[in-house]
Amino acid sequence: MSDSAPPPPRTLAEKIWWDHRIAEMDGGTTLVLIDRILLHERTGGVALKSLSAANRSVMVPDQVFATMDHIVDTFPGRTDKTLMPTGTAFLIATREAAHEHGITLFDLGDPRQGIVHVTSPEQGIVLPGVTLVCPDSHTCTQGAFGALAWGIGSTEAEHALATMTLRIARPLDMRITIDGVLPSGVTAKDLALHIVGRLGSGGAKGHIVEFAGSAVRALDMEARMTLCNLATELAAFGAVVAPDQITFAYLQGRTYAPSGAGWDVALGYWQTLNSDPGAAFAAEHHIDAADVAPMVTWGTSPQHAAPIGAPVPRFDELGVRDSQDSYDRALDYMALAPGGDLTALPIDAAFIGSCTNSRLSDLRRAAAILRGRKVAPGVRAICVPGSTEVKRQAEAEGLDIVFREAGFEWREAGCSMCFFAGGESFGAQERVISSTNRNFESRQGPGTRTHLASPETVAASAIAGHIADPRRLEPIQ
Ligand SMILES: CC(C)[C@H](C(=O)O)[C@@H](O)C(=O)O
Ligand code: SF4
Repeated sequence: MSDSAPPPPRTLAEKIWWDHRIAEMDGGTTLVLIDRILLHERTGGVALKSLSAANRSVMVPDQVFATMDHIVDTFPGRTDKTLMPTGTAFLIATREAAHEHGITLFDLGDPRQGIVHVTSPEQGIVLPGVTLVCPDSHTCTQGAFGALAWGIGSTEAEHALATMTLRIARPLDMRITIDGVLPSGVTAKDLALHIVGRLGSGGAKGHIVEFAGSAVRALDMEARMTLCNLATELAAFGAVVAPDQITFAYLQGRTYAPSGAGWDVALGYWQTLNSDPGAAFAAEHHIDAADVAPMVTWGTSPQHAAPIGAPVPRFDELGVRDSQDSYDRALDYMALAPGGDLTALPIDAAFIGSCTNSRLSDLRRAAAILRGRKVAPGVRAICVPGSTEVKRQAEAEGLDIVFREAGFEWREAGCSMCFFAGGESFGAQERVISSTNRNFESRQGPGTRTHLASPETVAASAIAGHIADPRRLEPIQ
C-alpha cells in the first residue's frame, strides 16, 4: 500500500481513516491513532485494573472519560449498593482506578452521569472526524456525529489507554441511502428496525455503514443516534452520518467541544467530512422512507422485526436468512405461533430507556402520548432517562409528572432494564414492550420476552395493555 492517502473520490470513513493512520502492520492491519476513549464500570474498570497490574499508565488522561451506567441502580436515592450481588465492587474499582489514573469520571451524583453513549454527545466529547473507542458494543451510536466510533474489548481498551493507538484491519465501506419522507408517526427507531429486518443481523458485518440520503439529513441528532445505535445489530464495525449544520448546531457550546478560534478551525475541517461524489462503497443499499411503518419485533433477534399489525411471519415468509431451528426456538421462547396476532397478546411490562431511545426528544414524544392517559391495570411501566442531564431537562418541562401520573416509575439515569446486570429483572415469561435495542433470550432478566419498538409504541402499548400502534390511540376519556 502506498504511504499517502488515495486521491479523491473518497468516502467519509476513508477520510477519517487516513487522517488517523500511523503505519501499516503485519497481517493486513493498520496502526490507527485513537483520539478519545470512553469507559464504563462494567468493562472499563477491568481494563484500568489490568493496566495498573502491568505497571502501565494512561497515556493521555485528558482524553479518557469514564461513567457509571451499566451496574448502578436506577432507583431514586441510590447509593453504591447495587441489586447485582457483586456490583458494588465494580463501582468502587472503577472509581479508584479513575482517580489513580487521573481520568474524568461521571460518578454517581455528578450531573454529567449517564449512559456512556448519551453523556458523551451531551458533553461534546464525540466530535466529527475523531476516532473514539469504548469497551461497549453500541459505541457506533456516536458515529452519528461523523466520528469513527467503535466498540472494543477490554484488552484492546488497555492497549488504547496505554498508547492512544489500536491495530485494526481496515473495515469495508457500506452506504445505506434512505430517501423520501418518513410517514407521520414513524420514527428513526422504526427505520432502524426496518433496516435490520431487511438486511439481517449480520448484514453489515465488517463494514462501516454510512447512513445517507434525504431522510437521514432530515433527522435531528438524537434520531441519528438512534439510527446509528442499531447498526450494532447489523454487526457493523461502525456507522457514520456526514456532519452538517444540524450536527454543528448541536455541538456548539458543549463543554468539551472546541470554542472561540478553535471552533472556526474545527468547523473548516468538519465541513470536508463527507463522501466525495463517485466514492466507491463495497456495498450499497437503498431504502424508501415511505415504505417504513411503526415496527415491533416478534422474535429473539432484532432482525425479527415486522410492521405493527402484521401477523407473525411463517418461516417461508422470512425476509432474511434464518435456520428453521432458530426460527422455531424463537417462537417457542416468545410463546408465539406462525401467523399469530401480536397485538392480541397482553403485555406485562413496558420499558422506556437505553442508549437507543432515552434522550429528551424520546421522552417528549412518549409523554405526548401518555398525557392524560393511564397505564393499563397490571402493566408495570418504567421510564429511565439516559442521563442525569436528560432527567433534569425532562423534569424542568414537567415530563416526570406526565410519566408518573400515567403510572410509570420515574428513575435515575443508567442502562437499567435494557439488560439484566444480575440484579433487577422483569419476571420469567413476562412479555415486555421495550424501547431498547436487544431482544435476546433473557436480555431483560431470566426468561423475559422482549418486544423492541419505538418509545411511542411502548407508551401506546402500556396504555392499551397490549402491543398497540401509536397512530391509532383511543381518544382520552
Ligand atoms: C456490558 C456491555 C459490555 C454490553 C455491550 O458491549 O454492549 C452492553 O452494553 C450491551 O448492550 O450488551
Ligand atoms: S443502554 Fe443497553 S445497549 Fe446501551 S450501553 Fe447500556 S446495556 Fe448496552
